[in-house]
Amino acid sequence: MAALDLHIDDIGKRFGAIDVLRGICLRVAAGEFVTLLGPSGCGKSTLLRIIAGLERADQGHVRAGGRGLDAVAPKDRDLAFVFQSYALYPHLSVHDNIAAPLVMRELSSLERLPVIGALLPGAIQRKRSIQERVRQTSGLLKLDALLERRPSALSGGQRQRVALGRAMVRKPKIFLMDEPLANLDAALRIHTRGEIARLHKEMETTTIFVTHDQAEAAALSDRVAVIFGGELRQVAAPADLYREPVDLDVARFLAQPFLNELAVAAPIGGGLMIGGSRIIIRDALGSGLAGTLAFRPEHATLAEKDHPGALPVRVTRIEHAGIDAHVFVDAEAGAQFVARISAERARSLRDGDNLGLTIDAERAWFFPSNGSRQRGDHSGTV
Ligand SMILES: Nc1ncnc2c1ncn2[C@@H]1O[C@H](COP(=O)(O)OP(=O)(O)OP(=O)(O)O)[C@@H](O)[C@H]1O
Repeated sequence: MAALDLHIDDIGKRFGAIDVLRGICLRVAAGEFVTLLGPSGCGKSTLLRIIAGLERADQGHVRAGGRGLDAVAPKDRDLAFVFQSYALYPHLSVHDNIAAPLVMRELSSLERLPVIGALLPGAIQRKRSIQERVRQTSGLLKLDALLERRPSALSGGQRQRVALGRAMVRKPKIFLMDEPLANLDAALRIHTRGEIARLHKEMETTTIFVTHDQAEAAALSDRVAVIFGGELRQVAAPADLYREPVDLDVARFLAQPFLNELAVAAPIGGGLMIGGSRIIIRDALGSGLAGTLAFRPEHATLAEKDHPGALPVRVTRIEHAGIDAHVFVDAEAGAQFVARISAERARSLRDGDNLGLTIDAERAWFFPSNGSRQRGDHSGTV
């Protein structure tokens, strides 16, 4: 299926006095899977609704495959929208729910009638082709065994698959999905996200997916577009976003589930002094600014108390999480950190243990207080 690219140019939107979206520019390649990620209320759904034509932008343009969409009605945009609420027809079977968009588009109101419709020339052929498309779609979504059921007799995951089927059956050029997994329990969410990934691989339809769940975004996307307060802060592949968040908001939002942060004064002589230890973070070199040192729990290590250069800390809590454990520690001057270590290693630790914390300086970031961090090569040790 030919996919379309999507260009979003300088989109702005106000609701009353609130700037909900400001200067959003995003280019999505044909067949790409891009996720809009951000906290509740940041404007993700509004942007998706503008792309769909369900909301009007105050400024900017949307183009798909080179065609300007600003004046095109939603039904003529050749895109399909999947919502968080499945919005299925409760009185129709799974089969008829999936068929509904084709029936509406391809049959006249007379042709839709059960008895007379069957007698009209051309209608039989078109009905057969609709049946075939429903069969293909339900096969792809593994819904064949459920075609006669009503939505009330389906699980949440099955309902969402029917909603996906209804969106897919028209073979849209672009998929828009607004938190389609939000109503599912944790296990089903992971299973259904696998289904979405598989379908995207098979169909290669350009997809814009909205979520506030960063694990979901990372699992599904070619690229993730992070939105905060109506501004697009960063667009990057999941692995790059994890490695190089552009600012503290993005780093915090992507931390799972914790980010270590420490307010620090302006670096002196290429090093940050934390407690009695000097930490050289290349990010901080030459910035001459106060800011925040941030690092992930997996980039902290717990060593012996008198390990050279380590920050003295005391264990306050240990949380086991399967193969790993999060160890919470207090340092001097009220600073608190979390280290992620193997569950095996954590078994030998106890609350109150005195240890030394070391930080992988190559993986730590320094965010100056006045804005985004400056990129540079990380180097140095604690
Ligand atoms: N029709 C509307 N009228 C007034 N304000 C609105 C309208 N639609 C959305 N908003 C406001 O715009 C902001 C962005 O809403 P939007 O639904 O786009 O956020 P979101 O990032 O999708 O949030 P969530 O994850 O909670 O769905 C919110 O402050 C919301 O209250």
